[in-house]
Amino acid sequence: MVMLTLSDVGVTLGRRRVLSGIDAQFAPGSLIGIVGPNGAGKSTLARAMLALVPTEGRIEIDGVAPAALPRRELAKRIAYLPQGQSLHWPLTVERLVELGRLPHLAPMSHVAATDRHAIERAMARADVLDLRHRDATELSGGERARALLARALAVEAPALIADEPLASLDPGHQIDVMELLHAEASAGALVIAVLHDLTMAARYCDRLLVVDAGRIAADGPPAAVLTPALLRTVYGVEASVETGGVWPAVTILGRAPD
Ligand SMILES: Nc1ncnc2c1ncn2[C@@H]1O[C@H](COP(=O)(O)OP(=O)(O)OP(=O)(O)O)[C@@H](O)[C@H]1O
Repeated sequence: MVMLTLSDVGVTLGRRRVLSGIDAQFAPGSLIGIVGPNGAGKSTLARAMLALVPTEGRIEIDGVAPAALPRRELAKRIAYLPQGQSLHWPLTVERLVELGRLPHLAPMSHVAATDRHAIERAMARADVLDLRHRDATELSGGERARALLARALAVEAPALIADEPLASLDPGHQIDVMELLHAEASAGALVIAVLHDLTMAARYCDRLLVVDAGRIAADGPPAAVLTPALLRTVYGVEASVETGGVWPAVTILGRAPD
């Protein structure tokens, strides 16, 4: 179980103020979507929680600053699926997924039966078992995305931060991945996903954090957060939001007039 707390977090990259005044607490057992326009600071927020960018304010994972944890310990606690990762050297999908077990392995040691089990389970859940012997650099965009998700799942960490896990996926695999993330959360994990698809976000997330221009513009259940007024302000679009169904259905109608 992992509890993440951010208090007045700010990030400056180069000369650019990317995030300011971020306050949020993330509890285990929930699927949280981070949404917002391009350049809003969503990936930076994800990276801040993993101590991958210098931050101001306070971030705590179970009361400890992530930057104070040894890298391997942090990697065991929070699995990370980075945005649009490319692969630079040839290796099979199975070997790629095996890399997810690195935080658990002592130096120079080999994968044990528990690691093997985690690798098989992760490949099955991300639907890449039939790709296991393929060179990961030769996969299609969607196949590669699923292989990288399998690597993150193989960590079997109590928390997962996935940055745009639906990018490149066909509609069927998008549903599979959202159901998988939801199942992880239902089983007690803390799952945070950066998403652009508001319908998927509304359908599967317990809570949405809307980031706009480096600040939190809204934070709450999808039905409360995804209003036409917010979508106009944050995204500059006109939208209809049907709230009569099981989940709010967002239809983007067009650009809002200036
Ligand atoms: N290393 C850097 N130096 C300076 N500015 C940066 C750096 N990395 C990111 N930025 C800027 O920070 C802002 C937030 O970037 P970030 O990647 O967090 O946005 P995002 O919300 O994830 O966007 P997208 O939806 O396009 O992926 C952007 O304006 C980006 O140009």
